[in-house]
Amino acid sequence: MKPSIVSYKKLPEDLQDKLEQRFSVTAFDSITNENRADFIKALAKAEGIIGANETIDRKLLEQAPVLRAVSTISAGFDNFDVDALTERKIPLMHTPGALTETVADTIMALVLTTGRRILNVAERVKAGEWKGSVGENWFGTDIHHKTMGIIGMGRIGTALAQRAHFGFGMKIVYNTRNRNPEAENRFDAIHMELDKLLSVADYVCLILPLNPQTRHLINAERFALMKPSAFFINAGRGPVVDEAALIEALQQGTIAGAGLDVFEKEPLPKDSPLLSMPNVVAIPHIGSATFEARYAMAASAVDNLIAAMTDSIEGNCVNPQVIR
Ligand SMILES: NC(=O)C1=CN([C@@H]2O[C@H](COP(=O)(O)OP(=O)(O)OC[C@H]3O[C@@H](n4cnc5c(N)ncnc54)[C@H](OP(=O)(O)O)[C@@H]3O)[C@@H](O)[C@H]2O)C=CC1
Ligand SMILES: O=CC(=O)O
Repeated sequence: MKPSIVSYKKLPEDLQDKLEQRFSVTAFDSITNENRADFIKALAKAEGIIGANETIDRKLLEQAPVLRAVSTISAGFDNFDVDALTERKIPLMHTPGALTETVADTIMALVLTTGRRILNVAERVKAGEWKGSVGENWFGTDIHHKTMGIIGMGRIGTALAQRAHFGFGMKIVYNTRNRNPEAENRFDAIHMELDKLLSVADYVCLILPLNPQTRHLINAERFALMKPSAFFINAGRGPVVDEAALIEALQQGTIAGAGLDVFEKEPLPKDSPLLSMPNVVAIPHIGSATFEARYAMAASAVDNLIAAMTDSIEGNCVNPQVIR
């Protein structure tokens, strides 16, 4: 008999077929209030699960007594109780390699759009405000040869540094807990304490995971360290930033603008002050949202699940200590 698995995000047809050849699959396009009870019921006999965007906590995992593999279609895994999985020796698989370059493109787009005010001036053109040669109130800020501060020089941070350094001649400074010799060799990147980085960078780009150490890492005191001419970009996770402090920093002119792919609450509430600020570019968590990257992520997650279910994991495991 084929092992039972539950998929809780719609997969491309060929990948769904690949799973069905090996497993008995209970598939949900997504989890909604209407089908949540069915999802939980299906967990009772699930040996594997694959999906995205759901909080998989200890309580939910208790509904899955025979679970032995979990595969998320994402790089981030802050929505999982990793300790609860590790205690039960269940590997958690993720898809970092499939989206790195695409997310770096997105961050570079946020840098360009905020610095050059692309969205704001395009909206003004549409509103019929372009009536002659443009004056200073249409001007933006240079990107090339400025200083980019990267908080989180991991896979995505490195791909971003490559674009900024070689494409735009930017000076790269970065913060991580451990130094990154590859970044230092390839991009002449300079490792800095976080507070120092915030005080020197023209574009502060945050691409950190969310965990207890990073939650609200960037707060009012830290925004106060930034230059009033500097821009803040976040594509890591919303709660790494104290969003109320960010809003205040933007309202007070403590910083020049922000480009945001992630928020403390997603979708961003309609009444968020961020939505009415001309110097803010807010996009709907689309870091990896291209046809190519989303397919590659789904394909990687399917392969990851098969590897975990067949005791043949070679990489992409968040808690490798559980591998037999
Ligand atoms: N917006 C989007 O669509 C996407 C967002 N993401 C987010 O981006 C995150 C990063 O992805 P990726 O680059 O692949 O991950 P990596 O694990 O490759 O990189 C994470 C980096 O963060 C650093 N880091 C971790 N904790 C701290 C800390 N407390 N202080 C300073 N630096 C720290 C790590 O270095 P060190 O350990 O030395 O500190 C490492 O350089 C994901 O976890 C996810 O949350 C990912 C994909 C898409
Ligand atoms: O935010 C997206 C991810 O893959 O992580």
